[in-house]
Amino acid sequence: MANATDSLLYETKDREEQEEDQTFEELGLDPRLIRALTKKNIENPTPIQRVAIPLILVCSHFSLFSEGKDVVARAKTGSGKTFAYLLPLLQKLFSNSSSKKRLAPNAFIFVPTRELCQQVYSEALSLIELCRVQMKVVQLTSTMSASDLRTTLAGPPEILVSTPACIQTCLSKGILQPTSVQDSLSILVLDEADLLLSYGYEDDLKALTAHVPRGCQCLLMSATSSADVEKLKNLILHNPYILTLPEVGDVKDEIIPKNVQQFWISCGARDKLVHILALLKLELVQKRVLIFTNTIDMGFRLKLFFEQFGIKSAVLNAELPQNSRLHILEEFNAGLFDYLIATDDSHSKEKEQGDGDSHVERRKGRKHAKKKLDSEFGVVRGIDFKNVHTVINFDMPQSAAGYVHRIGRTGRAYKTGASVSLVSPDEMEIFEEIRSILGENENKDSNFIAPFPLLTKNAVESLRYRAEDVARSVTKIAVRESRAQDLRNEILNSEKLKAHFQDNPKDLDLLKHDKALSKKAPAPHLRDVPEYLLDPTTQEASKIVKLARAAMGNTNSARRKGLKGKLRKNRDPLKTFSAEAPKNAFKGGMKRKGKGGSDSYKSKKKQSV
Ligand SMILES: Nc1ncnc2c1ncn2[C@@H]1O[C@H](COP(=O)(O)OP(=O)(O)OP(=O)(O)O)[C@@H](O)[C@H]1O
Repeated sequence: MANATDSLLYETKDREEQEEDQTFEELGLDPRLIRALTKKNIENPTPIQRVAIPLILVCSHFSLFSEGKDVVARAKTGSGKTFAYLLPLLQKLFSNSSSKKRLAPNAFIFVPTRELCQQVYSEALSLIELCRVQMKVVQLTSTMSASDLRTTLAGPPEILVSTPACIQTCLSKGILQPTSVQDSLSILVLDEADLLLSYGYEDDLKALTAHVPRGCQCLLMSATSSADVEKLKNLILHNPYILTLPEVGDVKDEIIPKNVQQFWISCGARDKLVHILALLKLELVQKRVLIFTNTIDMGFRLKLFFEQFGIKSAVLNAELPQNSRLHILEEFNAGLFDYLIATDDSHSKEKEQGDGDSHVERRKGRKHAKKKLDSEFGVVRGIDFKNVHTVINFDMPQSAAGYVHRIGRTGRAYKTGASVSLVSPDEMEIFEEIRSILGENENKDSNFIAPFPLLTKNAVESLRYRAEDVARSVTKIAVRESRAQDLRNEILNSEKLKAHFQDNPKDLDLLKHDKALSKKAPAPHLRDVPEYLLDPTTQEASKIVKLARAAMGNTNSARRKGLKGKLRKNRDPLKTFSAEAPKNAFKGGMKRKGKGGSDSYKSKKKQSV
């Protein structure tokens, strides 16, 4: 059990503006890291970074055996938690002057999935390269053989990014000696901590705990404050500082950034195809678009359906080989295609393995699973999809947490974003549950998910005939065949990718993931929507969305150039078109409310009992 023994309240209200302009220099960051950030066009720290970086740096100076070095940081999705721990971690290692020969890494960063492993590894590697320091970061994956693991850990590297299971393998196979870990480890990060236990790493983490030296600084980063986070905190951390950023309540505990506008459309399950077609084809949502489905088959059905209308998209799911998945993410992030259809990790497993077990059970039972879906795959949680403006829930997620994590893929780093959920009568119950759980949050606004204002009934009806005709041609057999074909393509791609990436790690153009899968070539007349099918209201709405896209920029540089939220709000059709849009949509972001309010920065030092 933990009791609060100390509390630091950060003066906020009158310092809001000033703090938004705070620089990394003022946080005491090493000039090499600041230069590296500048090269990445990152100039001002986000709120979690403003608080966490100096705290982690100060705490790391506490004497070897004293408690109070550890930090728990909770902040909403997309708020910059990775740099919040990576920057002080690197700074700490830069100044590590010990000449003692090491036999294990100085820092472990644990993440729940391989995608996250790759993401964090790339961020760390790029910072190290830009800083031009002699430092090695490596990542481990569960597919590595013992000899690969041994080679990767030779040196040893300073930083290791991995899932907890891989470290446990290294310890149990004698690739890493527990005594070496005890001698070398000075910083341990548990990233996406809320997921580490649900992905089944409890035993691995428990086994590791015994080898974490007392002098090691442990950092726990999370978007939530669930029971799992509490358990993990008690398992590994000692008397940590708890940083809770504004807007992270104890909801139900996951909060959507306020710079994301949320909408919904009520429609029958069979009408979802015509609705999504209207949204994309009539350009009523801004690109780039991430579309979520609950099953892999539905993902392929959508892709085949889109193809007939000349809409290129790629699918991302747990069935694809790891190299392909990483490459699809990279291509999407590089802007090579605009529509990505993702099938959630949990749903693909639940529905397609035919049980509702936890990740833990699935991980244990994975050898017996008929379909080998990758248990370390996580398409939603923590993945940094770049510049996604719109998230569409083609199928509704099964929980409020799932909803928050999906929506959190837009509005990252305080950019603007929007979400549109297509809700069928069968999904009304979960939709209402999501609304009531999240609506209880601080704004108490039950209409914070507003009806989508830009799609008229006429617009939907004008496309109905074509949509239904094409939908009929996307049969179950067609879906099954294209799924098998895509898998074959991707396995081939994957082999090519492996070899190719060894020689050209930065080359993104080798393979395309948005290739057509249908056997039937799209009919030319379906590519464009003829004028006579468009009603004037829809044309007007589509024009405004295009204008807004051009005007908003939706970039941080626009922010820095003084395009404040208020100004952008006036230009955003989704905010001017509808009287039902959320009131606070642009107030959030980097701002904080006054001291003493629920939004105050609180840093509470907690004591483990
Ligand atoms: N100070 C900053 N200024 C501008 N962009 C930033 C800054 N810090 C981080 N970013 C960018 O913000 C995006 C989100 O960061 P990050 O992935 O660390 O968020 P997160 O809080 O870990 O989200 P999640 O909880 O979903 O994992 C990344 O693209 C990152 O490069």
